[in-house]
Amino acid sequence: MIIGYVVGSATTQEANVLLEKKVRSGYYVTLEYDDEKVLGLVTLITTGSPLVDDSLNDIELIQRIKQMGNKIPIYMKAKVKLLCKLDGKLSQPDLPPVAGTPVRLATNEELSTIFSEGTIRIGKLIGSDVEVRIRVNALTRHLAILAATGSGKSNTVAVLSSRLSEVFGSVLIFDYHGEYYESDIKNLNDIEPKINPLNLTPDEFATLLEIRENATIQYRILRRAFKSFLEETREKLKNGNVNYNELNINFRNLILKKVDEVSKNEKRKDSKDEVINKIEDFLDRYSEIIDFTAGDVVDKIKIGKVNVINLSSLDEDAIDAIVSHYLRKILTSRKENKMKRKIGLRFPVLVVIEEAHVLLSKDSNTLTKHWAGRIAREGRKFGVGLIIVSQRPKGIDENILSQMTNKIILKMVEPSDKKYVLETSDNLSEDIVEGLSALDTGEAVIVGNIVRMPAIVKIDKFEGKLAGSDPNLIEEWKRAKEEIEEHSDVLNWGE
Ligand SMILES: Nc1ncnc2c1ncn2[C@@H]1O[C@H](COP(=O)(O)OP(=O)(O)OP(=O)(O)O)[C@@H](O)[C@H]1O
Repeated sequence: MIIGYVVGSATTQEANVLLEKKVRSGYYVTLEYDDEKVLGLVTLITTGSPLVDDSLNDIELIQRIKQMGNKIPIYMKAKVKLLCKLDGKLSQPDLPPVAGTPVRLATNEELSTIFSEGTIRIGKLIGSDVEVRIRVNALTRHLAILAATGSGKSNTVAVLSSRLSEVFGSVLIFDYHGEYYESDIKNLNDIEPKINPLNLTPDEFATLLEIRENATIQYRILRRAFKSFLEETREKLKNGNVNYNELNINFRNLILKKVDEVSKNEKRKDSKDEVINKIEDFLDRYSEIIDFTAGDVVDKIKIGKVNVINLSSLDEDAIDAIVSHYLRKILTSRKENKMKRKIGLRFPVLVVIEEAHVLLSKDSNTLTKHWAGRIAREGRKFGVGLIIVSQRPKGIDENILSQMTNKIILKMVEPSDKKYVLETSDNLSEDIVEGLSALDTGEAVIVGNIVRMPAIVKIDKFEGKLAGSDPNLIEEWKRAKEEIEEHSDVLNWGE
């Protein structure tokens, strides 16, 4: 169906089309010229009038035209980004279309050959029934899921991770807000956030305690105490002089005794006291995550599962320590397996890091940022892919964001976020980024190697409960009212 004709000047990248049919940005069109078929993407729709243009300043003129019952002539134009020739190789157009070239909506067959060739379905092209399937192998070049709050990031994570698990993929979600834990995600494997101190580095332990490297004396005391504790404990375990449950019970006293020993000659008594306070405070708050009986964190990750660690009860520092610990162990273990097939983590893993603007912040040196940076650079060779999720892309470290070859960008309005995303992507163009504000909930631009061409997609709705979904207030009030009335003799709710 012809929707319009090319007008004015055009390039091999872009053309302007005078429309005779209504279309919306995000639709795909086909232009046939010079014996070629070229696929285009509508990126912007504008309207205007040859009679009533911007130069008109006399409101009475319009009123008189309207009173005479004459329709004001208007036109609608589309800016079309020329994507590729429909020649199988998807090569760039050699020549621009000339004025008068007819433009029609791309057919489902034309679109399916480009967008439906991947491994797992993620949704459908906007305004069409053409399903979009992404190429899973390209996820080792990492993925960023970016959007303003409430635009559909969690829904996308849930759909993507469920479907990856159905092709035996292994996904590990660091569930910052407890949205995926105990959700209806298929093949769910809930993992308790437990850490075995025997597997921790001194840096990770210091981070757990919120002792920063720039607190040099505290940091030195803690490192020495923790290293001495590890050496002594390993010796005792080897000789059978202690067991793991005793360590769980006595850890506080053992580590405080070590702090005492290593800080005997410290002049700064206040530093030692600060270290003791931090250990006491941490163990008061989080003793449940310390567990000497817990095995290696990597052993908890299952193949063909959506592995979810619920971090919602922890604060940022504890989350940073746990996430970085997992990232370090996963990368190291995959390297071991690459070197000697029989040991280490025997399958690739895709790791979802939510709140990436916090854990991978450009303004702070979290341990997670260090290890995520390592995986962003080295992970591809070892089958470790990052999927970072954020509603504040401008807060993400640019070295990491620029390594996210693939992007799923849902509605984004904030100009500085859009600018930052454009600057850190070499496969996004200004006109596509400009169109992000016009996306509805669940609609996304997908770019990178996971698709053959930029895809404007309505992501499938996750069928099932997610803890983070917007609550249905009316339903919840109705249910609560019924419960109160039912139990009014027993419960005095709502008084
Ligand atoms: N593809 C979709 N189709 C239909 N509804 C959707 C889609 N994606 C999200 N929604 C709905 O929009 C609401 C917000 O979705 P979601 O929680 O995924 O957004 P979010 O970006 O993760 O929000 P937040 O930043 O608050 O975590 C939910 O009610 C969800 O059901």
